Amino acid sequence: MNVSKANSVAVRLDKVRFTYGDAAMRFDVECRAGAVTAVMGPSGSGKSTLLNLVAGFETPAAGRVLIGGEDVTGLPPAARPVSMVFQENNLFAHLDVRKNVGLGRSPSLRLDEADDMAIAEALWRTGLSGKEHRLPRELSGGERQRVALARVLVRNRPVLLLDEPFGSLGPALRSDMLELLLGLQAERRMTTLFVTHQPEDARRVADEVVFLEQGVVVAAGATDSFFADGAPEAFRRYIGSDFTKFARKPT
Ligand SMILES: Nc1ncnc2c1ncn2[C@@H]1O[C@H](COP(=O)(O)OP(=O)(O)OP(=O)(O)O)[C@@H](O)[C@H]1O
Repeated sequence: MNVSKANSVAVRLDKVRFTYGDAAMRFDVECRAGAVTAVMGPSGSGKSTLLNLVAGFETPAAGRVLIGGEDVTGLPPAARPVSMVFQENNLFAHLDVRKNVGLGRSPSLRLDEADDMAIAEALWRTGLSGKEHRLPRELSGGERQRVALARVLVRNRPVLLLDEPFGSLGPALRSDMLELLLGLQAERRMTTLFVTHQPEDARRVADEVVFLEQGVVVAAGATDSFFADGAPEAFRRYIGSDFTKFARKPT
């Protein structure tokens, strides 16, 4: 499944149940096709688990995961139309930038001319031209995340899962990465689930917010409604006294 604006797909967790020891989770939520959904909530509320269920790294005890209306619950991660970027360790340490990106085209790294063109374009798009032959250890943290995003671009899957991808970057770099993400998103319209602890990041890039508490979606809706009067109470509590700082100013 390739991505174009025309074929964005919704992601649905349909009465999904999942348990880790004492942590029982129950997800029943839909993320809109082509939108960025910020997945937020306190530590341990189940944000990474929700993404792992969509990616196929975890399997529900009950319920279904649907992507574009197709039931993918029984499919392994590689067969799902999904790319995922983690906070770190997205790259293979012994492969250079070109090969790390090339894995998005061919897991065996048999790369033809068309693959090389796609890789060069993705590296240009992510500001990495000229760094093709560097190893991950020869890059900054921000550059490593750019390589991971370049791989997302060449994979060209309709769903993008971002698990705090910029969480270890400083504020200026994080801001640059969000800008890059917005640019890529304007082009590709991937259905993006973006785990973040930063309300300002959610405000900036997300169309919608899904808010979790103790393994359950307790609020979901348009981002604007989360930063306005009448915002969901659980979300206000989570943000605490800083809420007014983030809240929408009257126009
Ligand atoms: N591999 C695991 N084995 C057992 N329990 C786990 C495992 N991974 C997560 N858990 C538990 O499942 C619950 C949800 O964890 P999860 O990592 O999804 O939360 P999170 O919202 O992403 O947290 P954080 O913001 O701290 O990353 C927590 O209670 C956690 O302790």
